[in-house]
Amino acid sequence: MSDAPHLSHLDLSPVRTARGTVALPGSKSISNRVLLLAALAEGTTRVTGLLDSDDTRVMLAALRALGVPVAQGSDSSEVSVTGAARFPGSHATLFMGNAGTAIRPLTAALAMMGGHYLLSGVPRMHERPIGDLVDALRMLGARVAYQGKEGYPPLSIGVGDLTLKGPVRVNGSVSSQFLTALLLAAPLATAATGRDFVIEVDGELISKPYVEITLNLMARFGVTAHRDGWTRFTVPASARYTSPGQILVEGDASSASYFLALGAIGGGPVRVTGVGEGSIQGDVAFANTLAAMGATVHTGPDWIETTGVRVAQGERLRAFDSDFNLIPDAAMTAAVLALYADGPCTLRNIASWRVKETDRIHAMETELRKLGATVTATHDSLTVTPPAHWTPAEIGTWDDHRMAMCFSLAAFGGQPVRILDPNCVSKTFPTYFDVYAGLVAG
Ligand SMILES: O=C(O)C1=C[C@@H](OP(=O)(O)O)[C@@H](O)[C@H](O)C1
Ligand SMILES: C=C(OP(=O)(O)O)C(=O)O
Repeated sequence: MSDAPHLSHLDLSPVRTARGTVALPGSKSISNRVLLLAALAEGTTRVTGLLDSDDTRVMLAALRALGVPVAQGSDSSEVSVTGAARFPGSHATLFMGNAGTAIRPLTAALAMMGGHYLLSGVPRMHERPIGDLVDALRMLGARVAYQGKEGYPPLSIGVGDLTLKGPVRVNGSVSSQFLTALLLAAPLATAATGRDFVIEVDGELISKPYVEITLNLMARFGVTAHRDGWTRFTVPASARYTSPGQILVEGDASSASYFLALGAIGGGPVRVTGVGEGSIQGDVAFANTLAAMGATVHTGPDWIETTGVRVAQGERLRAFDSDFNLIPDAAMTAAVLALYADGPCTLRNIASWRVKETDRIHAMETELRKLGATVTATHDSLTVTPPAHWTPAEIGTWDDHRMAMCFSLAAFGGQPVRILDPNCVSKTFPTYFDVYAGLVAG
């Protein structure tokens, strides 16, 4: 989907230092939530700082196909969305690419509205689970059917009858996006039933900070969900979204992780702008991981900066053994940084990696070994022992933007690194390798 010319591979020469400042692209998680909220809110919302990448393009295209007025601003980071409690279109066939933040919330919103919709994606999307969300929507009275394999997209949606009086239950242990989807769509349920919409979470909820993003943004559009810890959420019967008029999307904290890591291994300083002290994204906590590994981190209102060691001169980061459930995306960056640690590093509680863009535990294990690391994996963890001798490697990216981005950090190992299919970064960060090249030096 990217506009960039297709490259079969990108050769990264060994590099020794990293320094500079990066203006981050907008947060994927915030961009797609804000677009949907704006489309469901009375009034026009001017969105600035929007991410322009595959994941937001599929969301924008879907909203347009549903008849939502979306006007492009002066550049691709700005749009104006005119919302209403229902989408104008009652029939649509929607292609969702591989964007979890698009297909899951839209499925919930469309199922609660009722209409005739078909949602599909790339082949990998048809292997990513959605059954827990569909079960919850069916419990509510929505009509959702599988067009292929039970539990997975593609899905068709019909006109249901939202009659449930009690709470909807949803499993939170596979993806937090199912709970997020129900929360974002909740005012449609309250409008249909005239009752409070209560969601109860089964299982141990993963990736909790993403649900915090959801609640925060709902509140910006005028809807407060009451909560009882992480197990019960109530959206009041009166809930209706209203536009805040204008909303600025923060820089992407997951994308920031690669640059902050560069500062930690290439001397630095490397500064990212667009996220800082007041960020609503959980992945800013990756800075704490870097600090624990020995980097120095400074944070301002709108920036984070790292300075660190020089691994190309033989200096080492401190090894870690940590639970990464709260920051599953930035955790991939930590897995590659483990190559430069002073001992084995273990990432725990990352089972969700297996059902993301690829099976990330398997992909990470396979590619880190090519560089000379010793790697062991379990169903929900990964242990990386740094290479005694680095080997030049051709890194497969498994159609996973984060595999491509985090393996750029391997160019500090003293050997050339070839990144296959580098354009897969277009899912969230089409210009990633240009920005990377502007920071590093041999
Ligand atoms: O809600 C979100 O914006 C996201 C939630 C996380 O997924 P899981 O809840 O499936 O871990 C994360 O990995 C994904 O990139 C974005
Ligand atoms: C898991 C990811 O994406 P998605 O929003 O498609 O789940 C990701 O960006 O790392």
